[in-house]
Amino acid sequence: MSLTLELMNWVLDMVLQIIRELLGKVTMSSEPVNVNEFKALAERALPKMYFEFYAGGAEDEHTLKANEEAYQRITIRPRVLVDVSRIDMSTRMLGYSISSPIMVAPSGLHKLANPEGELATARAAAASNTIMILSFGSSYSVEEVAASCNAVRFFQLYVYKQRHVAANLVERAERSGYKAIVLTVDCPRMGRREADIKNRFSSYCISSVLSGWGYSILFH
Ligand SMILES: Cc1cc2nc3c(=O)[nH]c(=O)nc-3n(C[C@H](O)[C@H](O)[C@H](O)COP(=O)(O)O)c2cc1C
Repeated sequence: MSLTLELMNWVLDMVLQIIRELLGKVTMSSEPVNVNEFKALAERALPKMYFEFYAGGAEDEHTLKANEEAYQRITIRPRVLVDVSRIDMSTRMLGYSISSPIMVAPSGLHKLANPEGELATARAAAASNTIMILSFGSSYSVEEVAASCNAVRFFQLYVYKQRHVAANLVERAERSGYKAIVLTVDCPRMGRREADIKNRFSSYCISSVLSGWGYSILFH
């Protein structure tokens, strides 16, 4: 039983470290202890439009709810009376060693939550000895994130009709030392995200709110 608890605590610590980097200096009345408490803090700290971009899903959010419910169905089988003096969850991903089978999934626009955006996320990934998958919709360019830390980085790509856009990004990622391309194939068009529609959230709106940084991978 203690092995299971040790592992769960270790995983929780890692996830919390990444979220802390993302949220930056949010004033906390008490230290949050789980992901849901970070989410509640984010809701207080962020403009409604930004929070709903991060927390919301498409249409009636059936898939979003199903994702969360899927995690409830996963249990960890305890192995009792085994040696827990050395716990090793490390594994390999495409030949790269990582501390556990947990990586940073691609997600866009981290700078809405914190000025350091993906630079901070990449540093957190490096500190956790895991892989950062930089989103096509990153608020920092592939080069800026590459320069910010030495985490192993993959680059996520949507393949646009204008193939030269994709080709150019792949070349830039390769030049900047990204080790793999993570191809998103389930997004033939953007989801119909009702909260974003109501909030009039769009890249035009975002770049006018945060003028100077741009949706840099797309427009640099
Ligand atoms: C705010 C947000 C932004 C995302 N942006 C991207 C993206 O730019 N590219 C991508 O391939 N997936 C993106 N995703 C999808 C995630 O990588 C992931 O596949 C999805 O959230 C499902 O995993 P989960 O159930 O652990 O959240 C995004 C998800 C969220 C919540």
